[in-house]
Amino acid sequence: MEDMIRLEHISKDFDQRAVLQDVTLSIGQNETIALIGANGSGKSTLLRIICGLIRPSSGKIHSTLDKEMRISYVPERFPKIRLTPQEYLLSMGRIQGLNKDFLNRRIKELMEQFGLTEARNKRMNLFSKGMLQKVNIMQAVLAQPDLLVLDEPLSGLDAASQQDLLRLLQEMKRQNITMILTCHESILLNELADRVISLQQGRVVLNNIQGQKSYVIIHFKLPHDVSTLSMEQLGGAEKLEKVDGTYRLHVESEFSDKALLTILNSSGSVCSVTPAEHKQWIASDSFIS
Ligand SMILES: Nc1ncnc2c1ncn2[C@@H]1O[C@H](COP(=O)(O)OP(=O)(O)OP(=O)(O)O)[C@@H](O)[C@H]1O
Repeated sequence: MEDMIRLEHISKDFDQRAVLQDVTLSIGQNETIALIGANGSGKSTLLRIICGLIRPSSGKIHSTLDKEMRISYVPERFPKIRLTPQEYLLSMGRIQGLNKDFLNRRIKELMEQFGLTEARNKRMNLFSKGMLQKVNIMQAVLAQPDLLVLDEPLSGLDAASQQDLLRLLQEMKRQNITMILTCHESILLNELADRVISLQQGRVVLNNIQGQKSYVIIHFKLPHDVSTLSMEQLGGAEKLEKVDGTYRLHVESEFSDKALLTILNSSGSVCSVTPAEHKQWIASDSFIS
């Protein structure tokens, strides 16, 4: 897969506090990347740097496209404005310099695809969170972006709306839109992402291609006993050891994102994620349960 954009040694300080540290990664053409990490680990900051909304303190971003890259951003929050989606999308399209005839056709097509045709002339201050999130994504794909950047696209939505949005994002993936998104939901990791990148205190601790057979050791700390974690949530874990009050979880890479989410959602902190040879532990002992 060819790289579309490459970030090299990106760091960002806010008020002399390092929020991102030496982040190097690339995004391939047509790839979908999920960025995970605890609250405050720097995910949104990284997305905003990729979109050009803020500048890194150091490091470089290279585009490999031979034209100017069209990057669209879907922010986490979408305000409840009094416009109808039709009015809003028309004005967003005009701001983007899109032709009126193209825009009318495209809005009609998107309304059908997103199931909002009946609501197109209703005021958005009466919309549910799921409906608002659909309009939020529609504004970003009015003109086909090269890269779609989404900050927590399923956050605050009920299970049915999450499934609905997942289906739409899968449809965009089928249309070969390259995506990078932040998330706390395992359905996006399991059913959308090609690759999971995990940030811990502003550093990349895991850069993992989904479905590739390899193994990692996650070294982590918990503020409470590990028995409070459900082993089902740590699915794919092969061995868990306790070493000097910290834990080492041996897990197949395919399941490591789920294990990392479980640890982070349990207020744990990840010290390191290192690649491992399966043979390194398969013959040996303990599993704490
Ligand atoms: N403009 C800013 N000025 C100062 N500090 C900032 C600014 N933007 C972000 N930060 C700080 O940078 C850190 C990382 O924030 P960021 O929003 O990138 O984290 P995050 O991983 O997206 O968190 P969450 O999952 O809660 O959205 C936080 O401590 C935040 O307070």
